[in-house]
Amino acid sequence: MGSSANTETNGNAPPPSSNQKPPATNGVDGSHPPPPPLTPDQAIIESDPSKKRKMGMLPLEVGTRVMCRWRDGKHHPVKVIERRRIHNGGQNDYEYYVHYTEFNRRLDEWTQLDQLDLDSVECAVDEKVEDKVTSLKMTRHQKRKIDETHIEGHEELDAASLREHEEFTKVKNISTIELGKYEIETWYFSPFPPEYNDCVKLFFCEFCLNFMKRKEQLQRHMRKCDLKHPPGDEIYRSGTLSMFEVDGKKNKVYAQNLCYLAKLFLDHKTLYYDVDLFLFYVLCECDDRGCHMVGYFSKEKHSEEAYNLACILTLPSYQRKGYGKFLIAFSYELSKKEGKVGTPERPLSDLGLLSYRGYWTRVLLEILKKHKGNISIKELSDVTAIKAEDILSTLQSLELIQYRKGQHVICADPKVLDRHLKAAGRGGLDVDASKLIWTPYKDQS
Ligand SMILES: CC(=O)SCCNC(=O)CCNC(=O)[C@H](O)C(C)(C)COP(=O)(O)OP(=O)(O)OC[C@H]1O[C@@H](n2cnc3c(N)ncnc32)[C@H](O)[C@@H]1OP(=O)(O)O
Repeated sequence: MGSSANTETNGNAPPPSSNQKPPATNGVDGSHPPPPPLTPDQAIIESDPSKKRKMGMLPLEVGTRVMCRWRDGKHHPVKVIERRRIHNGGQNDYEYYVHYTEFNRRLDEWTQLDQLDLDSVECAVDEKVEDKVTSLKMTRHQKRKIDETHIEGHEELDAASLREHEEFTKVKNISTIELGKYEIETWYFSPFPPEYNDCVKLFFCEFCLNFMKRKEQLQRHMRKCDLKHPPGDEIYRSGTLSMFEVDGKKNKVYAQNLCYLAKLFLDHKTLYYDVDLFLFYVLCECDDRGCHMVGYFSKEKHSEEAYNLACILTLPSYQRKGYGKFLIAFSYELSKKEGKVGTPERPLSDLGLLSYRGYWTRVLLEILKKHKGNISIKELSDVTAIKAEDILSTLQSLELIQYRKGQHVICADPKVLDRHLKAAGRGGLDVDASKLIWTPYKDQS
């Protein structure tokens, strides 16, 4: 991604480029100056009507749907989300920020013209904001009354504000971060303070999560930063894994930094600055250099809706190693200690849903496999702290609930259970509940 290119935000035709030729003037004798010789490219355009037609489409409008060559070498349908002039390029030399309509938004990216198949251009119409409002209403029905993240109140936004919000978040601002020993490509927009608007890469202190624009700043900071683990109580330790509980009220800056960082990998979340109402459970791999963050989840101090987890993230460098299921299992261990059932806050992301479905399936089917005799959803919920609705939806999706003699019964044929368990993937890292030293949050104010 070239940082020198300018991003157009209004979708209007671009201003003339600086290297555009001045308008032709007549010679002093009134005669027209001889036309400049054709460049090879122009010569082809003249003789190739299809290319001429294609050049006439350029620059492509925001909203255009076209096929685009992806990293797998194949063409996939995309929608142009944004475009920007290429520095020192010609009048039609643009890069296009595209959304692959078959894929998640995290794969949105800047592409060059030669990746786009202009023969496949479909239209140049942008969606109506009203349509967006409708679709948001369908998927973002949940209201939050408080801070941290999420899509609170979008339903109440008028069309103009909604458009402004979508305009603002549609293109990823930071493309990579450095955190500890990893350089990580980001997935989504995150609302860093305006002074970071011109940054493509940010450098995070892996301990206090302060972020900087330049590597040298980070190096200077690392010489001074005396934190070696998240600023909270270590409530769990097993082997090299430790979990820290950070109170958003007591460690506001850390919690805000964590939210900025997390938003880079969480879509459909709005970040606010008041993190007081949340606890953050930060999972670390520890060695003699310190405790290195692997992932975290946040939890409301008081949830009327029985949410036991607000946001969950495993940093990309640690994903698919079982940490996600560990974090989920941990959130249920906390619920068990509280004597409550819990559920994650909605909406779940695609990866969130996969992880939860995998976790619920494994936990429930392991119990059903071992259990002799009848067991009800309520009993399953009491043992696992999983909310009854989540148990029901999981078992229904596995077609393990049948309606017999006027009531719903769980049908647990051992062979079917084994098949589902196999399909549910690996179990993830185990939480050893005996190593959890924790008391539920009590308001001290
Ligand atoms: C309430 C909410 O916060 S919803 C938002 C959830 N968070 C996000 O979407 C943020 C970005 N994503 C993430 O941080 C991670 O993908 C998480 C937290 C969802 C999962 O973390 P991970 O550490 O990768 O989870 P874990 O290794 O335990 O795998 C969980 C299961 O989810 C599924 N899964 C996770 N990632 C993928 C993937 N990229 N492709 C396919 N399946 C996947 C698999 O079934 C996997 O189990 P398996 O590896 O045994 O097959």
